[in-house]
This record gives sequence, C-alpha cells and structure tokens, in this order.
Amino acid sequence: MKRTPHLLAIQSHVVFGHAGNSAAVFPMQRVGVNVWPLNTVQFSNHTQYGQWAGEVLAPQQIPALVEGIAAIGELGNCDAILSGYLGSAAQGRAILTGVARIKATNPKALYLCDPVMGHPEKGCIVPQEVSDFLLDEAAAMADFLCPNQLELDSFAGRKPQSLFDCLGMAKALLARGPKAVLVKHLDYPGKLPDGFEMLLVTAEGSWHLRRPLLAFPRQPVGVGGLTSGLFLARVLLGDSLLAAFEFTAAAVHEVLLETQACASYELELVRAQDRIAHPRVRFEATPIGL
Ligand SMILES: Nc1ncnc2c1ncn2[C@@H]1O[C@H](COP(=O)(O)OP(=O)(O)O)[C@@H](O)[C@H]1O
Ligand SMILES: Cc1ncc(COP(=O)(O)O)c(C=O)c1O
Ligand SMILES: [Mg+2]
Repeated sequence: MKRTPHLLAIQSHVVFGHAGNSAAVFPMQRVGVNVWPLNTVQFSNHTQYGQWAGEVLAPQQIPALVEGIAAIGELGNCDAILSGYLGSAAQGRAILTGVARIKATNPKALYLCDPVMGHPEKGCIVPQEVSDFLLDEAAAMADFLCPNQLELDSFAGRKPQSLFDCLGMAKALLARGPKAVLVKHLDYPGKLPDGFEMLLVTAEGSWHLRRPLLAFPRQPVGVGGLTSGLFLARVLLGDSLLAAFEFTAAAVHEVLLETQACASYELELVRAQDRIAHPRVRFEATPIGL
C-alpha cells in the first residue's frame, strides 16, 4: 500500500471562517495528505474584516514544536513544509531554522513558501518586516514559491508590461533557488477582463492557465492558502508539477463556484469537499515561452 504523505503546514489559523491553515488544512486532508498544522497566529477571523482578536505565536515556539516532534522520533516522516501568513519576521526566521532541521533529517523534504505580503487596499495586513524577510531570506530556501502578482512585483521591484514580462519576472525567481514558481494570480496590461490567469514556471518549462473569472460582491479570502496547499499536497501524492498545477486550478475553481452559489463571503470548503477531491471541471495549461 502506498504511504500517506505527511506535511507540516505553518500559517495562520482563524477561529471563524477560512484563511491560511483554516483554508488549507481540510482540503489537503481531503485529497489524502496527513497534515501537521502549526498555527503562526490564532485570530478570531481574517484581517480583511478590518478588526480581529487574538495573538501571534511566540517565535521560539516554532523550533520548540519541531523539536517536540523530533523527540518522539517522527520528524523524519515529514515530507514537506508549507509556510504562509506570518505574524512577524522572527517567526519567519524560526521557520527557516525548522526547515533546515527537517531537511537535515529528511533531505527529500520539500519546502513551499507562499510569500503572503499583504494588500493594504484589500485590507490584508502584514507587517513590512515580514515582506522584507520573504524577499531577502525565505525565497532562497524555498523549493516552491507561490506569489500572487503583487508579491511577484515586490520580488522583481517593478510592475509587468505584459504576460511575457510576468513570465520573465517569474523565471528570474528560479535563479534565486526555487525549483518552481507558481504565480497564483496574474495581472498585467492587456489581460482579458473575463479570465483568471496563473503561471507555472520550472526549469523544464513554463505553462499558462486561464479559468473563468467569477463575480463576487466581496472577493473571498483564503484562496491563496488553498491554492498553495493543494498544489503541494498533489505533488506529494505523486503528481507532476504540471498535473498538480492543473488539478489545483480545477479544485479551487470548484470551491469558488460553490461559494458563489451559496452567496457566501467565506469559502464553502465543507460543502465543496467532494468537488475538491474530484473536480468536475478541467483546465488545460498551455506551454508558454520567451
Ligand atoms: N475564478 C475566480 N474568479 C473570481 N475571483 C477569483 C477567482 N479565483 C480567485 N479569485 C479571487 O482572486 C483574488 C486573488 O487574490 P490575490 O491577492 O491575487 O491572491 P491571494 O489569494 O494569494 O491573496 C482573491 O480575492 C480570490 O478570492
Ligand atoms: C489571518 C490571515 N491569514 C491569511 C491571509 C491570506 O489569505 P489568502 O490565502 O487569500 O492569501 C489573510 C488575508 O487577509 C489573513 O487575514
Ligand atoms: Mg495571498
């Protein structure tokens, strides 16, 4: 029997609703991965409500929890680490220490960094020191990097002029160390208004994917964490990077369709669970080159 992969997921938890781990853990479990959630913050709700209660985890807790897992002899079973929303740069550095510790135990373990940098206009609040940490330190250690357009712009230090420019910016990130860059959401001059577009860039090739843009009165939150989590889960389950990319686009689209049908602001993950595991839609990524 094939072994069930294990994934350490280090990102935010919200008591109500879905963002960070609260958007990613259940879908990753639903597709067949054992998830070890380590919550960087516990907030009452995501920050785009404009107010929240709760606390940021003390950074020293991250290596302490990793050591606790090592002490019971289980750290070598960790196949991958995912990091997303961080409460502080010190937490980020503690995660990189944890990644190094896990890779020393299991050199095959993969590290996916979702460089959540915040979006002040949308109300996604992340301290500036976290963005600086992601740009200067985390990208170099990541096997997979999953920026959205804003985050890709921050890495490149400029805005794109075209789709090919986005491709160039994502390819430039490969030189910093990652094996693959998944751009979760593209935005560039000339983009068709009725599509939601993504890019996958690897040393072997690059692919562009378009799915329909759905209308929401208020954009749902947590889609980034859902996207990076499902992508890593499918890679661990044995998909090629391209197959994991296409699966992720389809499963995320299914969740958004369910959410739209329910007229819900929060992602309808529980209702969409069978559609996550077995998406009915399929989007084919097309090769793209410079
Ligand atoms: N097919 C779609 N139609 C409409 N909105 C979408 C679709 N897919 C994703 N979204 C929304 O697009 C936005 C993507 O946000 P962005 O900041 O680029 O990424 P992230 O989710 O990482 O923060 C989110 O608000 C998400 O809810
Ligand atoms: C607590 C928390 N975690 C994570 C996120 C990131 O969400 P997404 O997955 O949409 O990037 C947000 C965005 O506001 C947030 O408030
Ligand atoms: Mg995001």
